Amino acid sequence: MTVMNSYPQWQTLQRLSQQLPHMRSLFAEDPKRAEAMSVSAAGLMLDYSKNRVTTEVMQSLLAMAQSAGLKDKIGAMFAGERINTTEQRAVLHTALRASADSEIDVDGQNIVPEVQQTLAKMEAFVEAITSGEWRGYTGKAITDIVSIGIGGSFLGPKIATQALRPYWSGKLRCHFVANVDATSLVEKLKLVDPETTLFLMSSKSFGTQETLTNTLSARDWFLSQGGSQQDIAKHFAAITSNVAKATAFGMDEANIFPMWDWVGGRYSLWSAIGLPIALMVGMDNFRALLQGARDMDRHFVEAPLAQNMPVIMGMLSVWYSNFFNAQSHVVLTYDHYLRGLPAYFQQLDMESNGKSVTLDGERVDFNTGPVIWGGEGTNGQHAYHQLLHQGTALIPADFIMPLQSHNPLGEHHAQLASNCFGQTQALMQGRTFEEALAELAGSKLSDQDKAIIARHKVMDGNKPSNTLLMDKLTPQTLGALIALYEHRTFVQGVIWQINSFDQWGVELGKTLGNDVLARLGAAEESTDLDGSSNRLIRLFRQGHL
Ligand SMILES: O=P(O)(O)OC[C@H]1O[C@](O)(CO)[C@@H](O)[C@@H]1O
Repeated sequence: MTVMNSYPQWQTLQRLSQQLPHMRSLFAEDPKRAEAMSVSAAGLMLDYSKNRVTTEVMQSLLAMAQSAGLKDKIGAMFAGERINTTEQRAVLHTALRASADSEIDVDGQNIVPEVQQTLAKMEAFVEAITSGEWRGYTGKAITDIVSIGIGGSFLGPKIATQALRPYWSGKLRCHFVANVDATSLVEKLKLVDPETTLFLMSSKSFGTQETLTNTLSARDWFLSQGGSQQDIAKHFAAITSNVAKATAFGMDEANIFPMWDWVGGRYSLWSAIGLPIALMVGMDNFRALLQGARDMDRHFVEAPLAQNMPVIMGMLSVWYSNFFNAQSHVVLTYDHYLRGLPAYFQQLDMESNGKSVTLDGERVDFNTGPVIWGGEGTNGQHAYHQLLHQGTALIPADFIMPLQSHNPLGEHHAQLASNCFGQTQALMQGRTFEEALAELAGSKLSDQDKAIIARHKVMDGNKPSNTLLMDKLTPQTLGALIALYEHRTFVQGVIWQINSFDQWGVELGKTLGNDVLARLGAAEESTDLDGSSNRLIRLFRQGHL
């Protein structure tokens, strides 16, 4: 028996999924549907009424969450149990934003004081850099940060910094480098002055190829521009759990910020990995970001399942993945500052739930994590929304929008909102054949042609969407929003009984990549790999086609 059909609610949900009326009817039957199917938490409001659910469906989905022991599993994560079983690690990104007086033990030791000390160290560092007290090797204040990292050590800080643009102190510029493609680094180095630049190397392991190569090249550049070996300490700092490697590199131990094995990379922006954010928006705003996440944590732990925003969103995703075979989920942000969020949620969810075996090592025979993608509204409306409306794939959507703009200008925000709400409405109600035909009433087409065109204009509707609103995008609401998606990811992992916190899938690619690297520069040509790989390596060595 598979995990999914061992739940007592499986049969009921199967049956309900096949008997659901169109959402148009559900709305017509119940004028208060939107009120009943909305929840608020941590400054966010979720309207999930435009989903293919009835009260009975929601009750069964929540009962399934109960059967999976979700409440206990939430408790286990927050308490620091080693729920990342394949790496024997606790999963405690929530400890990074816990209140200073909490006690969370790992191996018998309360980790909260260390978290707080790191925040204090970050605060002193941010103050020294932004006040100009910290001086470069020629005595000038720092003007530019080049943050080097990849994956979880890159995307969170980048996206959050971008999202919090209205809160930048204006004292620094921040540039992010991730890709090992030299172009990424070289183009950034063209923008900065070695005398006034601080390189922040973010790598939990201090061993990730891209980050190491970029940092070594940045150091070579620094040394070639007039800096000396002794000056490195003034221009390079690191966030890592591997202090020995960072000091061997030339960094001053005082400028090394700790990371812990109980923080997964894609969950790490709340740690010192978030230093670029703190440098750009100041420590008060960084703490407000933590506060927003903490508010969502409290809601996740305390709210009953039926009122629990991450639980509802997680269970809706399970509903579409496992009962409607949805393979994809789209995140649409109607706020230019949040344009990077879909990519961040993509990393968060796909690296977490892109798994094919259960915790017991059994192969799954049901869908796990869907493909997460998306972009900013309204741009997508003139591109991929066509497929959302009339394509053959069922793609549940999340629409995210602040009610107030940071840049109120004429009618812009009202137009943005009208597009956001109008899209959810169109997805839900669609357009019937009769409606399409009626629209063509005044045209000169023959009745036969009208019928053909009308068929092209039919939109089935009944396409699910969530709408997430907040008053305004602030550090606090951003923190709550990111924590919401972290917990939504966790909820799905619990139902599917997979480990959402390892990422073995990326390892083989890394190993083979290293093997290929050796072959690209080897004296002898490779002949022992598959034909395609041998040929690609030969072409690279040749340098032309
Ligand atoms: O912080 P590190 O150790 O450089 O790792 C970077 C990223 O590489 C991964 O291990 C795998 O790609 C991510 O999980 C992680 O965020």
